[in-house]
Amino acid sequence: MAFEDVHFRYAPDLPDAVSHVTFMVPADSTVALAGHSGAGKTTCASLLLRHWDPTGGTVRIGGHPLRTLPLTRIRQLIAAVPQETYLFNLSIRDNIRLARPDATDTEVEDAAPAGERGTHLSGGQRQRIAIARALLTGAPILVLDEAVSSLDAESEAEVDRAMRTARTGRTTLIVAHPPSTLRTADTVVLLEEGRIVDTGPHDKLLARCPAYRRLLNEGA
Ligand SMILES: Nc1ncnc2c1ncn2[C@@H]1O[C@H](COP(=O)(O)OP(=O)(O)OP(=O)(O)O)[C@@H](O)[C@H]1O
Repeated sequence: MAFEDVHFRYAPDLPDAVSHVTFMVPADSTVALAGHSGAGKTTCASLLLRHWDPTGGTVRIGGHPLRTLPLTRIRQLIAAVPQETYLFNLSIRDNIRLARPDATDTEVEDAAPAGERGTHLSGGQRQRIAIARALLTGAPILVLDEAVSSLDAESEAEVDRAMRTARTGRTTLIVAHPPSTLRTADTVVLLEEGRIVDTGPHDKLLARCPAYRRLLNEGA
């Protein structure tokens, strides 16, 4: 999956929300988008999901420009884990099964990170249901919009575990709110005001990029 000199503005009279954005996510690897609020992370994820088409440049999946793929095909290829998970007044099993109504019980259980019961679910449990839904679709590409709401350490560890399992064998783009997932990504793309400031593994950016260090210090 690749972004090639992508530009996007939400309206003709607004400035570019992202500009000159170029990066690639090799198959089975994880790229995390980092940056302050408003830097353009969510916009990039939305362009990948084809909620909008770029104003300029090209987003590709498997070499194909996104705009040449039918939306139904894009939905088969990409599963999104949103920040907010909408749950229906159904069992956890049926809430997960909404992602693919013909799934067997075994498939639902395989996708489910754990089998808690109860109607009052914590933020972490809701996120794990969202991850299970994404897994059940069988899509090879994941877009994870990391939840901003703070979780206790135990829930965060469980969500991290579920995310890591989900990412195994999949190509993943994370909208990262620092710092937890940035360390686990293969590559971090640091955005500022819609432009890429630097791209590289977390450790390398930490060593060479003052803007990245500032972002992490603020998030700590
Ligand atoms: N629907 C919209 N209409 C107009 N402008 C928008 C819209 N969504 C985002 N923007 C603008 O686009 C720019 C990039 O926003 P974006 O949401 O991609 O940032 P972000 O890095 O995801 O921020 P956050 O961490 O707060 O989610 C910002 O200037 C924002 O105000």
